[in-house]
Amino acid sequence: MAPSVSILPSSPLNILDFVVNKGHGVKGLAELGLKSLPSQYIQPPQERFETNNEEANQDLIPVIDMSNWDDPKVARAVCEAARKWGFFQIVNHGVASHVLEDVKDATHRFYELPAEEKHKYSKERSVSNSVRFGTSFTPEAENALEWKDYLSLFVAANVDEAASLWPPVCRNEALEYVKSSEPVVKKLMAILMKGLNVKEIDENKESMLMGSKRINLNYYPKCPNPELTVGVGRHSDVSTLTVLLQDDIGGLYVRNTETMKWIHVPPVSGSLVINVGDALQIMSNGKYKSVEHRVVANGNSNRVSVPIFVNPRPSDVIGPLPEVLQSGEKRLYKNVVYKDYVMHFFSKGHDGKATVEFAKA
Ligand SMILES: COc1cc(/C=C/C(=O)SCCNC(=O)CCNC(=O)[C@H](O)C(C)(C)COP(=O)(O)OP(=O)(O)OC[C@H]2O[C@@H](n3cnc4c(N)ncnc43)[C@H](O)[C@@H]2OP(=O)(O)O)ccc1O
Ligand SMILES: O=C(O)CCC(=O)C(=O)O
Ligand SMILES: [Fe+2]
Repeated sequence: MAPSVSILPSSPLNILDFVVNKGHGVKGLAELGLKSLPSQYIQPPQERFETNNEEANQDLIPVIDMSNWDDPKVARAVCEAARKWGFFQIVNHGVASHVLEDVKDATHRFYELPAEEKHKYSKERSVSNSVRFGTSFTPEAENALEWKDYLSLFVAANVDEAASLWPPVCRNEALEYVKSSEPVVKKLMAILMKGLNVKEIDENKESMLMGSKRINLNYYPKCPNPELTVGVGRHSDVSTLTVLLQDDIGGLYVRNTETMKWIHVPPVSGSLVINVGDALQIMSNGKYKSVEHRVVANGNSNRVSVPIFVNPRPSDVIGPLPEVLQSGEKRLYKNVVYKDYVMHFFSKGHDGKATVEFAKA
């Protein structure tokens, strides 16, 4: 339900209060029918999107057909993409298309709830840290806000138990998507580990590679001045792997680390976008790349995306794997407690690839 125009916030303080503290989110702000972007969302020029910074060749991010997981060519393509681009899309991956459609629909349903319903899941009101509705990235620490709302759901070891606290309007669909993507995550990890000469994923490695997960339901409302702001600023994920479902609107861009230009990741029907996160870059001693990416704001359409962040457990100590270092190569990263790494990530605004400096040897 759109709020009445009489509560249109006028001062900078009221905008923050309306969006963050009152839980309307940026979706509530967009629905006020603003003609121009509030100043809090204006990004510095260097963070805005410029088309002359976009790679002309748009076919660069590989799309890999996973029909035959055991094909050595498939394994090679996955490992090569993880080393070179840090990003690839997969098709024929085995997650049913209705599961993907259902979770996108459920995301829209959650955001259509009245603000007071969504606000129940805000940091201040949520009954659990496992469920958090928020806006932007970390509004307390950011110089400029990002044009995005999110619902973040922590997936503990017992998936069904964790989900009991999730909003009923999207619970089953989010759960189904997490469960259905699990075989994909396990098979991708096995391929990537083989590519590092890791023969067996024992209990300790399994915990470090995929011991916890977080699913985010992202909503990017239509924006009055998309050229002045961002949907998500430049960052790399802190996960080991991220499995991202995007709708058909587009707007995700990945850094080409050779040219430093931005490459669009075009929506491909039924596909999942896979990207390497910092935790896997650290464990692989830099062999697999966690690459900077960002999302543009859109002046014409609302957009949703649903990333599953596959993570170590918060208490795990992560560092380069012994198998990677056994040839005597130089260690690029020290061991860090994953929780400390995540807390560092969330203690500041998005700042490109700077987070990984925290773990530099
Ligand atoms: C929002 O835009 C985003 C989000 C992302 C997200 C990427 C990921 O989620 S990658 C995976 C991160 N790893 C985990 O979430 C592991 C599981 N986490 C935990 O178990 C805990 O959060 C913890 C790391 C162990 C810390 O627990 P605790 O000590 O109880 O503290 P918290 O209150 O949970 O959090 C501390 C601090 O971090 C911020 N924060 C934590 N989780 C989130 C989240 N999911 N979304 C946003 N912010 C989060 C939060 O600001 C907390 O600070 P406060 O000052 O608010 O207390 C990628 C890109 C995006 O644009
Ligand atoms: O919405 C997207 O396409 C990507 C979002 C993202 O990068 C993130 O949530 O970490
Ligand atoms: Fe990301």
